[in-house]
This record gives sequence, structure tokens and C-alpha cells, in this order.
Amino acid sequence: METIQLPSSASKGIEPVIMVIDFFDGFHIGHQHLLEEVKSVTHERERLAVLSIERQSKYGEALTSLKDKEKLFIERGVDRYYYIEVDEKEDMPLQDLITKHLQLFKIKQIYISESFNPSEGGEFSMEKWGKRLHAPIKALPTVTLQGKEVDSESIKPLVKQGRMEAVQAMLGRPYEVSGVVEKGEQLGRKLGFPTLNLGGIDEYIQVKPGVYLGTVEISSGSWYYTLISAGYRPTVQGDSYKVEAYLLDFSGDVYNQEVTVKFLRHLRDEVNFDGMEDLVDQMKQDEHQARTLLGL
Ligand SMILES: Cc1cc2nc3c(=O)[nH]c(=O)nc-3n(C[C@H](O)[C@H](O)[C@H](O)COP(=O)(O)O)c2cc1C
Ligand SMILES: Nc1ncnc2c1ncn2[C@@H]1O[C@H](COP(=O)(O)OP(=O)(O)OP(=O)(O)O)[C@@H](O)[C@H]1O
Repeated sequence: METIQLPSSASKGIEPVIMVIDFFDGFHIGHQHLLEEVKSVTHERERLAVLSIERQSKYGEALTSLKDKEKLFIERGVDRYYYIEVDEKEDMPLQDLITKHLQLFKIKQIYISESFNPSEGGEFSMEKWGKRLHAPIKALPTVTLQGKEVDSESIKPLVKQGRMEAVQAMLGRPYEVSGVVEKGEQLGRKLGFPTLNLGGIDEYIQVKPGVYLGTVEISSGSWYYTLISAGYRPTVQGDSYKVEAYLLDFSGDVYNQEVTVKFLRHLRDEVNFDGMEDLVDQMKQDEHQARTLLGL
């Protein structure tokens, strides 16, 4: 799969593509269904492309990073991942911006979700837009869960509330963040709970501060159950939001490695303990609870 930021000369003169346009934030079951439907009517010799709108103004509000989307699109057999970065300084309406970028393309068919509105709530005529783009547009029905439409904006508050089972139902997979392991104060190992600290995760939405049961992939195909601490670490006067993970039954050095942390279940809220002893006692209880839940 090729990943191409628009505008790009790579968009000129290529063979006709089938194009699916969306924000794709979270790549939730609605997005997955949309791509599956499109794939099922796409001929083998046709190129399947997605155009994803990346809102830069929403930094710290993303459910999935650009890299996550790349991985997910590859898994779904997408041939080209085009994206447009839109920041708050952009004053061209989204519909016009997309039209401008797509003008050079040879597009056979465009697919969007019924809930996708490039005029951002304003009046939107698919037919008129299709004429401007010189391509037919088809809107496919949205996916519902418990009778409610699945969309990124409904998933975000659930992440912020730590309701990871509900998030998982809408994403069709656990909520995950990927980052690079950074060096910290080396305090964790002294407490008997070494924790890998996740760096480079600022674009993601912050999960509710607390302790979670999850998994960590430390290298391709190598997973560990884990206790995740997300939050401000008030007991040690932490100054910023961090995600750290204590891997069960693991020892080794993973500094500077790229890892993926998956959140399965919220276990408890973050506590401001009176001292380190109380914190360590609680961490032992957390580990006991995790092992019991997992049957380890
Ligand atoms: C299972 C687990 C539970 C934790 N719970 C809390 C907590 O309730 N309150 C808190 O302030 N810090 C909590 N932490 C974070 C620890 O304070 C932190 O891992 C430790 O102090 C090392 O901090 P450092 O990364 O700043 O070196 C927890 C960490 C783990 C691994
Ligand atoms: N079971 C484990 N879980 C997590 N990390 C482990 C584990 N065993 C060894 N490590 C290694 O130890 C490092 C964490 O050690 P430690 O917590 O003492 O120091 P740190 O990186 O400064 O983090 P912190 O700021 O949390 O103290 C991890 O980055 C990893 O390389």
C-alpha cells in the first residue's frame, strides 16, 4: 500500500480508482463495514483508494494515529491511502478543499458513508458534488449498535470515561495506542514494578486516569498481559499525563522500541496515596486482581 499526502504529483495520471472518503478516526465498525462493502463490489483489477481527512486542530483528540490507520488499511487490502491535513487556519470549506485535491484524479466511483457530510452540517447535495468531481458518488448505510449510529464522536467520551468494553464494541477491537518506550526516573524497578513509559502519544485522546488491564505488543507477534497506569501519578508528584505499563511475567530491556498498548478493562481510579508503601501495596493488589481475572 502507498501512503500519499495530498497535494502530490503522484496523484496525476494514475489509472482510475475506487475512492472511499471519510475521516476514518478510530477505524470503527462503521468504517470497517464501509470498506468491506466497497471491497465486495470492487473488481480485482480496480485500485481501491481511501481519502482520509486528518484534522490537525484535533491534536490530542485522535482515536487512531496516521500510522495506526496505515496498518489498518493494509490489513483491509487498501491499495492507496491518500490523506489531506486540515488545520484550524484552513478557511476553505472542507467540500471545496476535497474537490480541489481530487480534481486531478481519474475516479471511477466514490463511496462515502450516509453520515459523511463534507459541508460539515450545512446543505450538501451528493449529485452536485459528484458533477464537480466528475465521478459518481454513492452513500452507504451507516452501522448501528443498540440502535445508535456508531461514530468517532460517540466513542471519544467513552474513552475519556474509561469505558473500555463499550469502546471495544464500537471499534471492533480494543482501544490501543502505539508509541516509543522512553526512559523515566528509573523509579519503577526500585518499587518492584518496572513500567515502560510510552512516548510520542500526544496526538491520541487521553484515556481516563486510572489503572487498566491490557496487553502490550513489544515486538511483532510478541504479546504480554499488562497492568497499565494512565494519568498524572499524584503520589510521586507527577507533572504530566503519562501512559506506563507493567508487563506480567516479562523481564528485559525495551527502551526505544515501538510498542502497542491495548486497553481491555478499567480496574480502578488513580489514587493520591500518602506514601510509597501504600502505593506499592495497592500495585500488588492490582497485580493479584489481574492474575485472578486472567487465570494466571
Ligand atoms: C499497577 C500500577 C498502578 C499504579 N497506580 C497509581 C496510583 O494509584 N496513583 C499514583 O499516583 N501512581 C500510580 N502508579 C504510577 C506509579 O506512581 C509509577 O509507576 C511509579 O511511581 C514510577 O513512576 P515514574 O514513571 O515517574 O518513575 C501506578 C503504576 C502501576 C504500574
Ligand atoms: N515487567 C516489565 N514491565 C515493564 N518494563 C520492564 C519490565 N521488565 C523490565 N522492564 C524494562 O524496565 C524499564 C522500566 O524500568 P523503570 O520503571 O525502573 O524505569 P523507567 O524507564 O525510568 O520508568 P519509570 O519512569 O516508570 O520509573 C522498561 O522500559 C523496560 O525496558
